[in-house]
Amino acid sequence: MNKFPVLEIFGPTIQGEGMVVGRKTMFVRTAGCDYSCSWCDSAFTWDGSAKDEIQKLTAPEIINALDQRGGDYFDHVTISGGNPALLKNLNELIDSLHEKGCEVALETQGSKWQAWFLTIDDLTISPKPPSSKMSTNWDVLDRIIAKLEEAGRTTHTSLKVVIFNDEDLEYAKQVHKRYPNLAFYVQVGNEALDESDDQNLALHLLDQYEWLIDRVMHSSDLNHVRVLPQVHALLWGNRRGV
Ligand SMILES: C[S@@+](CC[C@H](N)C(=O)[O-])C[C@H]1O[C@@H](n2cnc3c(N)ncnc32)[C@H](O)[C@@H]1O
Ligand SMILES: Nc1nc2[nH]cc(C(=O)O)c2c(=O)[nH]1
Ligand code: SF4
Ligand SMILES: [Mg+2]
Repeated sequence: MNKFPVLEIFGPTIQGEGMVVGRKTMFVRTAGCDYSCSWCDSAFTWDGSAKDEIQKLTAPEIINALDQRGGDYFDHVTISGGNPALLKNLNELIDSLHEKGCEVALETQGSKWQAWFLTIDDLTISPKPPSSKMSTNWDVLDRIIAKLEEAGRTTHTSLKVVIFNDEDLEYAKQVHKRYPNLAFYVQVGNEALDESDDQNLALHLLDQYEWLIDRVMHSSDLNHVRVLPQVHALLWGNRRGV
C-alpha cells in the first residue's frame, strides 16, 4: 500500500481561508513542496526544520489518525501542505474519505496536475504573486484549468491569490482576467510570521485587510471578487495546528 509523508493531522477547526471559509474541517498537512515562497507560513513542510516529525502513513492510517482526533465531530477534510499535488496516489486517501461520507478539500499552487483533482469537492488553486519570488508556469496552469473546466468541475474550483503589495495586485488581475470562469479570491498576506503576540498580529492583519479591501474597491478589473483575511491567523496567530 502507498505511504504518504504527513506532517500534521489536526482539527476539528474552521477552514480559515477561501471558498469554504468557516467550514468545520479536519486538516491533513503533507510534507514536501516544489516551491519555496519567500513568505511561506508553512515552510516547515519543506525547509527541513520539521523533518523528524514526518510520518509515512497509508490512507487507512491517516483515516485512523483523523478518527482518533476528530471522532464523530467532522465530515470534511482539507488536505494541504507543502504541495499535496506532488503525491500521485493520493486518490487512495480521497476515495476512502468519500466512502466514509467526508467531503474533501485540497490546497495547491497550480504547479502540478493530478487526475484525482477531478474528485475534490473544494479545490483551491493558489498561484503565487511576485512577492513570493516564485514564477508561474502559465502553460501548466492553463492546462490544469482547462481540464477542470472540460470535466465540469468549475463550481468545485476556486483561485486564491495572496496579496502583499501593488505588484501582487497587478498579478492577481492578470490571473482573474485569464480564468474568468473561476471564483476568485484575494487573501491578505501575513509577513509577520515571527510575531508571537496574537493581538498585535490581529491588529496588523486587520490593517492589511482594510488596505486590500480599499485597493479592490477602487479597481474595475476586480469586480467579481471576494476579499478575505486568514481567519485562523486573526483568531489564533502564527501557531501551528489550528
Ligand atoms: C501553506 S499553502 C499549502 C498549499 C499550497 N502549497 C499552496 O501554496 O497553495 C496554503 C495556503 O496558504 C497561503 N499562504 C502561505 N503563506 C502565507 C502567508 N504568509 N500569508 C498569507 N497566506 C499564505 C498559500 O498561498 C496557500 O493559499
Ligand atoms: N484553520 C486553518 N485554515 C486553513 N486554510 C488553509 C490552511 C493551510 O495552511 O493550507 C489553513 C490552516 O492551516 N488552518
Ligand atoms: S507553494 Fe505553498 S507550501 Fe509551497 S512554499 Fe509556497 S506557500 Fe509554502
Ligand atoms: Mg496555513
